Amino acid sequence: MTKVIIAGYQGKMGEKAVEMVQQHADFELVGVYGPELGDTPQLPAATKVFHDLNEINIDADVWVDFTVPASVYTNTKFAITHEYSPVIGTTGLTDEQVTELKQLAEKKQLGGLIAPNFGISAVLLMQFAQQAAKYMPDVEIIEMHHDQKLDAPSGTAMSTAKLISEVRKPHEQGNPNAKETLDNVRGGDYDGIRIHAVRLPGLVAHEQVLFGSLGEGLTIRQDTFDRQSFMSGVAIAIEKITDKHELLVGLENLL
Ligand SMILES: NC(=O)C1=CN([C@@H]2O[C@H](COP(=O)(O)OP(=O)(O)OC[C@H]3O[C@@H](n4cnc5c(N)ncnc54)[C@H](OP(=O)(O)O)[C@@H]3O)[C@@H](O)[C@H]2O)C=CC1
Ligand SMILES: O=C(O)C1=N[C@H](C(=O)O)C[C@H](O)C1
Repeated sequence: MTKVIIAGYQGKMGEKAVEMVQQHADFELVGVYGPELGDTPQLPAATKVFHDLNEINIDADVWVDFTVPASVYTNTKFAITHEYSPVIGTTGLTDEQVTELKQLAEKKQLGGLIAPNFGISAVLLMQFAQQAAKYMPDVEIIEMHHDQKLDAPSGTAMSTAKLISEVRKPHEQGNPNAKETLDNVRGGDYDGIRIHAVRLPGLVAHEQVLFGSLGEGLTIRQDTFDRQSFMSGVAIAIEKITDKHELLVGLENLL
């Protein structure tokens, strides 16, 4: 039985994770962590509820985190220090923070996963986009999310841009003399790749990667219509992560 703590249990993703862990025959929900205020989902009687990070002292194997960008670094460091294998869905970790957390996990020989996206459609989109960028280096990313999202660009869009930039030859894109007559209208710039973030009610999570070439184009798109779609990825991570001895980035490492 894998003992699981869920941080952010009252949130949109946290609630789904609480449900999934309770329904899974091999998982036990031993603890949840989140702010004092907020709706509490139905929890097993044996599940301990924590509102203060420093009070968490229970025996557990895995720490699942769907909180907020402002808390994810502290939470992940806490999990590793206490030898809970982190399964981190929360976005917003900087490259420097990831490097530091990887070193900490290595010292402890602890398995862990940071996954910008637990959905298979997004994992495939990132892989296809990386493949396409080898042959079509002119590319822009449009990510579209619900209007309550705290961070922009999305973790998935940043991860897509990083994967593309790993394989794309040094490349100048667009007209070097172009001028913006409205601030930021061309979007954010990651290594020459433009990223555009759309926030609208009614959306869940969606991404398009657009490639252009002489006389042809390619659009790769994924749509998350329901947050339930992330849960099979979270379950795979909980199942497999305690057999690992390093902090991995990307669900594809466990598939
Ligand atoms: N990797 C993936 O596949 C996915 C990742 N995400 C990411 O997961 C994160 C959560 O998303 P979502 O569930 O939609 O967001 P929500 O805002 O619905 O949930 C976040 C929850 O965390 C709580 N919280 C705030 N601060 C803390 C803290 N210090 N410690 C513990 N809990 C805290 C919030 O409480 P309060 O509201 O009171 O502040 C809220 O209940 C985001 O970063 C999002 O980008 C989302 C979907 C998929
Ligand atoms: O906030 C969200 O909703 C999502 N966040 C992740 C991200 O920033 O990429 C994953 C998915 O896009 C949903």
